[in-house]
Amino acid sequence: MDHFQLIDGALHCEGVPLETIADAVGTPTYVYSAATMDRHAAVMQAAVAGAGAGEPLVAYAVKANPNAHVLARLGAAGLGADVVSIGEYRRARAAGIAPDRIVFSGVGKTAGEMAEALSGGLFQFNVESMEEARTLSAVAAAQGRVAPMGFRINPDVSAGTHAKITTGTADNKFGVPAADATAFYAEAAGLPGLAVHGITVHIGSQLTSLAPLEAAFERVGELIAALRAQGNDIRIADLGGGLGVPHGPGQPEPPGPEAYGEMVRRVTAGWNARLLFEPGRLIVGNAGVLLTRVVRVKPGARSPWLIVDAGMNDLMRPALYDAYHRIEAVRPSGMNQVVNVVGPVCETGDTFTMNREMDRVEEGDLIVFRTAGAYGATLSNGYNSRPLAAEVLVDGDKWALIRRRIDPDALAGVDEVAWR
Ligand SMILES: Cc1ncc(COP(=O)(O)O)c(C=O)c1O
Ligand SMILES: N[C@@H](CCCC[NH3+])C(=O)O
Repeated sequence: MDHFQLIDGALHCEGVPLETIADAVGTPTYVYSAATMDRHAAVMQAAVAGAGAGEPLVAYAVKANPNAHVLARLGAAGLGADVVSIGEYRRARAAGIAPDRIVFSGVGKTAGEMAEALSGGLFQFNVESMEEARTLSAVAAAQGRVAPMGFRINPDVSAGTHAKITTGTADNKFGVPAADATAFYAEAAGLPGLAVHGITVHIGSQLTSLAPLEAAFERVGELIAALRAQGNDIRIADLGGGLGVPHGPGQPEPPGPEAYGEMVRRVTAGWNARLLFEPGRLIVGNAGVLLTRVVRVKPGARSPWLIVDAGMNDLMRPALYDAYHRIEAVRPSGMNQVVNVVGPVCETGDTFTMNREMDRVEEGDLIVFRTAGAYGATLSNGYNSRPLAAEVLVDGDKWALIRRRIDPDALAGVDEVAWR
């Protein structure tokens, strides 16, 4: 079910014409469909329901889209939160997500971040090195608390995705090598202030095949057996996120959440562990578009340049990962054209696509980049002293501004410089 549809010749998000939003708040603006988010949250929870021991916890990866109102919506839809900084932890709490539904991941948690999350409460820390476990032990002991934790295992499995979003090979910074796991668990079990009951894995993002995930989960299953055999009481397996989303015709079609859930059930059948999941993109990717206006059309050597008012600072994915985003006119003319779509930023990399056949549009027309709800606004920045794009949430035939356009002056520096 696509909640971005043409109605009477104009692209709508649910019941709201995108033209209405552009007229009211300007462009570029991220527009999210609440119905799509609700649906994806429900589909993911249903896909893994009943798997493992006890109810699975689907902890939404906040980094994908940390807007406060998006988080509140997803929390209300039953999701917990996977956070990677104290900023994300605070936002998840402020959005009403209960502490026992929050996992804290990330390769560089500071002692200060650990201390605040531990005293505020959380489900567990996903610890990425023995050094981090020692610091967590010291933080917990100083508070007289016990920190629940699991190690993130690096299974050395290639995820078959873009190198810059691959996280589970020996050459990546993430997790502890599987070969070190038994020694690290044995040491951690002996440290004060740690309750070591978890194990976790996350091998990358936008995966379009289940095979690498299955290989990683098999590795986790083997380790659970080995760790229990040496006396570690493993009760929780966090299988991370990473399932890819469809980007449209001609792009790799990832398996759906149902197929993922079936694979998980099969692989984890004998584990007797509570399962956690950390989907990000799956929940919000196709719930959002970036709405932008054509500033100018300029002749080019092979194809004309369609210069739009969104730049790489607003949507970095094409520049960072050569990512493909479907581009559609908000009011399609019925004719096509081959164009290069670029932003106004002074970087050659500020190129969304080259020589793409798409709806024919002209100066002043609105277009959207699809599948921009994940890793869109959250990765944006103020390069070229550009504002941060506004964000709008649509719910049925109503819409609301959920983040104001942020003025470049807000990022400019202090008003009065005080030399010391
Ligand atoms: C530890 C961890 N969990 C979950 C995610 C979410 O990934 P995705 O948005 O691909 O589901 C990420 C990002 O890749 C991550 O690093
Ligand atoms: N930012 C990446 C995904 C990173 C996943 C982070 N763990 C993307 O847009 O594809």
